[in-house]
Amino acid sequence: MTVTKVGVLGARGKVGTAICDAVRAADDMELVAEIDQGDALQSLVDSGAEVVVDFTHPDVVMPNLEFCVANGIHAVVGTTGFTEDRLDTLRGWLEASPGTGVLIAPNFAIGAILMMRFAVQAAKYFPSAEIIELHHPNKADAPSGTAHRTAAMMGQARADAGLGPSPDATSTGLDGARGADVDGVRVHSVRVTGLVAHQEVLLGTQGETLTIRHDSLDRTSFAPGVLLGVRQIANAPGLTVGLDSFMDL
Ligand SMILES: NC(=O)C1=CN([C@@H]2O[C@H](COP(=O)(O)OP(=O)(O)OC[C@H]3O[C@@H](n4cnc5c(N)ncnc54)[C@H](OP(=O)(O)O)[C@@H]3O)[C@@H](O)[C@H]2O)C=CC1
Ligand SMILES: O=C(O)C1=N[C@H](C(=O)O)C[C@H](O)C1
Repeated sequence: MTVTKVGVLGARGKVGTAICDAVRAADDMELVAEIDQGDALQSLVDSGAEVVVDFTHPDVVMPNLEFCVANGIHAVVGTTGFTEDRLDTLRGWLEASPGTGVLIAPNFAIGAILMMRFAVQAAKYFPSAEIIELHHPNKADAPSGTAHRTAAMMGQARADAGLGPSPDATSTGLDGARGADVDGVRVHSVRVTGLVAHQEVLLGTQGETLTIRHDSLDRTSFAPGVLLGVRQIANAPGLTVGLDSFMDL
């Protein structure tokens, strides 16, 4: 059996801790580097890491990836905050390092990926569509990466189907009361102590609604998807966005 050498960035964080445990428990992986704030990235090279998993912070993920790609280390990235500009920058780095693969996935939980897929399938049948994402209060970014991607994909499906804006007669209101507009889909971000990661997609048409909800109740929910990404990324040079590319959906 081939054993892949894995390094984890953000190893002492909430998700990084769960990922380190999962890598240690996997027969086909060896955890060779656990790096957190203040540790040198060079130990990824020194330890011979072949794949790096990044669960750090939107402010630091780009320099981390620049280092990995420059050193030919594949990366599986859960950290959020990826704009189109950032993805273009990453594509540029990868062009200079052919053979290196980077997976950016806004959500590694299998149920969340299915929730996104079902929402996109349903989008064209419902004139009204809004998203509520609910997270712990230590989260840096709003809306969540998952909600942003869900809304963008639903917005595209709605446009392809010729749907106009969701019906909404609001003419007065407080700033923010109707959430953020992501490609025509309203996204509402809730931050409450005790929550982990949750999302509801609400769809409505004449006389009926459809609600699609996913709940991550524990951060171990992200581990199987991350391990799938680690197993696949060496065979996927260049940039891959979304774990669904590696799933038989
Ligand atoms: N794609 C997915 O499925 C998921 C994505 N996420 C995303 O992952 C990211 C991390 O989430 P979470 O684990 O909750 O956050 P945490 O704050 O719990 O963990 C982040 C860890 O990274 C450390 N860190 C900060 N800067 C660096 C650096 N330059 N190098 C190495 N480590 C660093 C932090 O240290 P310190 O605290 O000292 O700053 C902390 O230990 C977020 O962007 C979140 O949105 C989360 C869950 C699932
Ligand atoms: O910060 C989190 O916790 C999470 N971040 C990701 C996101 O922004 O979508 C994934 C999941 O929602 C947990």
